[in-house]
This record gives sequence, C-alpha cells and structure tokens, in this order.
Amino acid sequence: MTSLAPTIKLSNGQHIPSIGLGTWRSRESDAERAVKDAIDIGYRHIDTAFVYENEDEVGRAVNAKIAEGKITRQDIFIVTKLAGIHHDPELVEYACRKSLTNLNLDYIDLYLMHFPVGQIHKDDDNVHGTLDLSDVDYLDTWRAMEKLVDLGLVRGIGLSNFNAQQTERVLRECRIRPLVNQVECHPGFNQKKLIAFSKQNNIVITAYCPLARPKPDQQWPPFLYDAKAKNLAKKYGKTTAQICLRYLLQLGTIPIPKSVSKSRIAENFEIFDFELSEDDMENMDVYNTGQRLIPFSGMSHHKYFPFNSDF
Ligand SMILES: NC(=O)C1=CN([C@@H]2O[C@H](COP(=O)(O)OP(=O)(O)OC[C@H]3O[C@@H](n4cnc5c(N)ncnc54)[C@H](OP(=O)(O)O)[C@@H]3O)[C@@H](O)[C@H]2O)C=CC1
Ligand SMILES: O=C1CO[C@H](CO)[C@@H](O)[C@@H]1O
Repeated sequence: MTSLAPTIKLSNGQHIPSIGLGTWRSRESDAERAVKDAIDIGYRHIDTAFVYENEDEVGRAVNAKIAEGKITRQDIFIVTKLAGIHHDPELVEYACRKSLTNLNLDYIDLYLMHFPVGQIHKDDDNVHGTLDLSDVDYLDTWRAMEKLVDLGLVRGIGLSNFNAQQTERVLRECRIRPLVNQVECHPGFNQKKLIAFSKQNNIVITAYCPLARPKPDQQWPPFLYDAKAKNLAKKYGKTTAQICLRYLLQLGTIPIPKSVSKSRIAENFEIFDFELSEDDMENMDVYNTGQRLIPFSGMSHHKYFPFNSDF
C-alpha cells in the first residue's frame, strides 16, 4: 500500500496534499517519468504552469496512472497557472481551456494567477512574454478567473507572487476567495510575516524553491551543506533536504520540491515520520537572510510589482 501525505483543508472545502511535486524545468520525457514516479511514491499534488511548457507531459503521466488504475482523477490535485501573457480578461477562459487541452483533463483543481503583473500578448508560442508589460489590473484578471469556477473548468483559484497588500485588495473585491498564494519560501527566505498574514486570512502558502535550487558544486545553500545542517540531519536520521522540507511544513506551508530523480523524489516525500523540536525550528530560523532567489527584477518598475514592500 502506498502511504499518502496528509492533506490541508482549503477555505472552499477542497483538500490539498501537504507536499507537491514541482516541475519547472522538468522537460519532455523527464517530466512525464518524474510525475509517474511521484504518483507511485505517493505524491497526489503536482505543480505545473502554462509557461513551463510541460503541461502535456504532466497530463500524459496523470492519465497513464489513471488508466493503469493506480489513481482516480479525484485522487490527484493538479495545479497550473495563468501566464502573464493571458491577463487580459478576454483571454482568461481561452488560456484555461488551452491548459486543459494540454493536460488532457476536464478540470483543474487549482488555477493560480502566476504573477500580479501581466505581459503583452503577441502569440502563445511566446510563452514567457517579453518584458513588454501590460497594465491590466490583476483584479480584472481575478474576476475573469472567478468565472472559470462558475463554468466548472477549475475547482479553486489562487494567487502566486502576491504581496499582502495586493492580496488584501483581492480579498476586499472578490466574489470567490483566493485559496492559496504560491511564493518563494525556504529557510533562507522564510516568509514568516506573509505566512502569518495569510493564516489570518485563511489562505495557505505554497512554498516554491523550497530547496533554494541547490548548487552542489558550490555547496550552496548553507542550510543543505554546512556543518550545522549536517549535524541536525544526523540527529534526526534524515537528510538536510528532508530537514529543510520538514521545517517548511512546520511553518505551515506546502513545499513543492522539484526533482526528476526517482530517489530524490522519494527522499523529499519522507518527511511525515518525524518532527523538528521548537529549538531546532529556531536553529533553522537562523538561516533566514531575507534575500530572494527570484527577484523578478526586470519588472520592478511596474505599478503592480509585488516585491517592493516588506511582505
Ligand atoms: N509560482 C512561481 O512563480 C514559481 C513556482 N515554482 C514552482 O516551485 C517548484 C520548485 O521550485 P524550483 O525552482 O524547481 O526549486 P527547488 O528548490 O525545488 O530545487 C530544485 C532543484 O533541486 C534539486 N533537488 C531536488 N531534490 C533534492 C534533494 N533531495 N537533494 C538535493 N537536490 C535536490 C533538483 O535536481 P534534480 O531534479 O536533479 O533532483 C533541482 O535542481 C518549481 O519546480 C515550480 O513548480 C518555482 C519558481 C517560481
Ligand atoms: O514559475 C516560475 C519558475 O521560475 C522562473 C524563474 O526562474 C519564473 O519565471 C517562473 O515564474
């Protein structure tokens, strides 16, 4: 029997598994194989995005596991994201249907606005857009996303890379509440203020770059490679990556580590059989530098750029 991760109840009653598989830069056969391996290991939450250009591989893997009888559609929680180039309210339903076609699914569990700043739409092949930014108000985009719930194309909607002020503005104006905010979060950038704010507002934080995109050749980040981290890992009989992911879980977030290696996908899932003590949570807090890995600095002049405020 495959053992599964605990789930967290979202404000609309949906249950989201407390760890997901990230897929940014997982391409073609690697992405498909990684998602299949993850499902075999027990993952029931997969994170993709239109701009990752791998929705079709993710969908192929999920549908293969459904056909095999390993899972049913209801067992798995699929997250994908509206691209910046599709923020124009006129394009939102089109973009969502395009993601559904790519995934070969008839609904998405959670559809996130990838970033509060939109980009000019030229064509869909230009998935990353350019730094030609649009001035579409993310509230207008949000209202178009609400209609996707009405149409049954998505079960829930959420945000990504929103700051607290922007989130408050959505909460004030929305008809359908955002369920999660997916943001950069790891011991080096632990987001405690945004986590507290989100908790008060019944929004769950999904932690992206939970391992801070490690560079083993440079023994970086310190919370995976320094002597203190290694000693902590030894104390719990775990790896430093497992300590890091467990820390994020105990902060109340849902980590979505990316891997295409079956052994690391399995390693990252083995975080539900131990608990870090309060002292060791504090030992991990020390790694917080407040430095983002992904500052999206090319957009920093835009009026909806989210990272000019404290949180
Ligand atoms: N909403 C947004 O704007 C963003 C969302 N994301 C989402 O978050 C996910 C995770 O973030 P990501 O940027 O991928 O970074 P991660 O912090 O998940 O790091 C991924 C890297 O870590 C390696 N790795 C995985 N597990 C281990 C392990 N146990 N020990 C050592 N190395 C390991 C992987 O290599 P290998 O594959 O070889 O194992 C890969 O190189 C993304 O894939 C994406 O789904 C990410 C960025 C922005
Ligand atoms: O989700 C994402 C993965 O990371 C990229 C940056 O490296 C982002 O552009 C993108 O939003």
